[in-house]
Amino acid sequence: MSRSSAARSATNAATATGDEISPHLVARGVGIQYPSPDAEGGVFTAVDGVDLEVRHGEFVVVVGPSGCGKTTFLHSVAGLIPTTSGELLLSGTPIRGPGPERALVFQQPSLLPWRTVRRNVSYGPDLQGTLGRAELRERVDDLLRLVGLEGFGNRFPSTLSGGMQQRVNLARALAVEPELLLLDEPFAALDAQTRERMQAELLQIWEQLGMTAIFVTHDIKEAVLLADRVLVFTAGPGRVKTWIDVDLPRPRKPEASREEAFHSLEDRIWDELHQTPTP
Ligand SMILES: Nc1ncnc2c1ncn2[C@@H]1O[C@H](COP(=O)(O)OP(=O)(O)OP(=O)(O)O)[C@@H](O)[C@H]1O
Repeated sequence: MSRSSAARSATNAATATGDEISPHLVARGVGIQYPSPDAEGGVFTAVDGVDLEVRHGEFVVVVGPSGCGKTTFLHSVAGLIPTTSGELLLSGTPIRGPGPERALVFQQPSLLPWRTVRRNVSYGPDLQGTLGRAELRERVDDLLRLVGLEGFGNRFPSTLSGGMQQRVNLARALAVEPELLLLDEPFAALDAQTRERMQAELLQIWEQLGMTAIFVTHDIKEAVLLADRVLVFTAGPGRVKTWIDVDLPRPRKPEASREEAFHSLEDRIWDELHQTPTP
């Protein structure tokens, strides 16, 4: 059994016996403001009053209108932007900044051009300095195999395609063995075929490693393919509009998108995104 199915089974068993399983991530009344670009001394509210819980090993996809605060919220969970009000708790501990148990994958591969693929992947563990040479080499080899880049370790990023660079980006995020993987439209810049392949690979990796994942996208089909639950944000300032359970069987293959149940979930999300709020 994969780590993620094991985590989900454990959660179900504990729920069945009435045990409390604490959520992995909790947001309570989270508000996030920026200094206003238009008025000196003013503030702009990007996210407002977000309450949510994400379970261990869960795959949550966040969708919402452009500019509603999805990236802002994700970056706060990563510890890159402070919350202005409320609190964010990771396994019960307030998030005060970045930490090795979280990794963020950006839309554009943010690789260091002067480092080889291998040295880009080892960047996080290098900084942490907790692994010996042999152990680090083994971890990087495992990750390159996992993302299908065995044999490319000595290449420089500029010699790789966009899809390959994004795979290195993913491997680099996984190198710190995060418990929570945060992904901000990681496949948006890829062509449709590469994107589909990367979605399938991400699902396999998530099944295999069992971490919690929060993934931001504009693509409804991608949301249904990946998610256990889809979180729909309102137009800005971002608030939780609704949650949609994606109860399609796993492991999911791209062919799942041809099924009727898949289409009806896409329709539900589309409706939520296009509903005009009642005054
Ligand atoms: N550094 C900043 N300073 C001021 N305002 C900002 C800053 N970063 C983002 N914003 C504003 O905060 C709001 C939310 O932005 P954010 O990028 O989080 O939205 P998003 O939902 O991820 O958007 P998209 O889907 O278009 O990527 C936007 O109105 C944006 O203009």
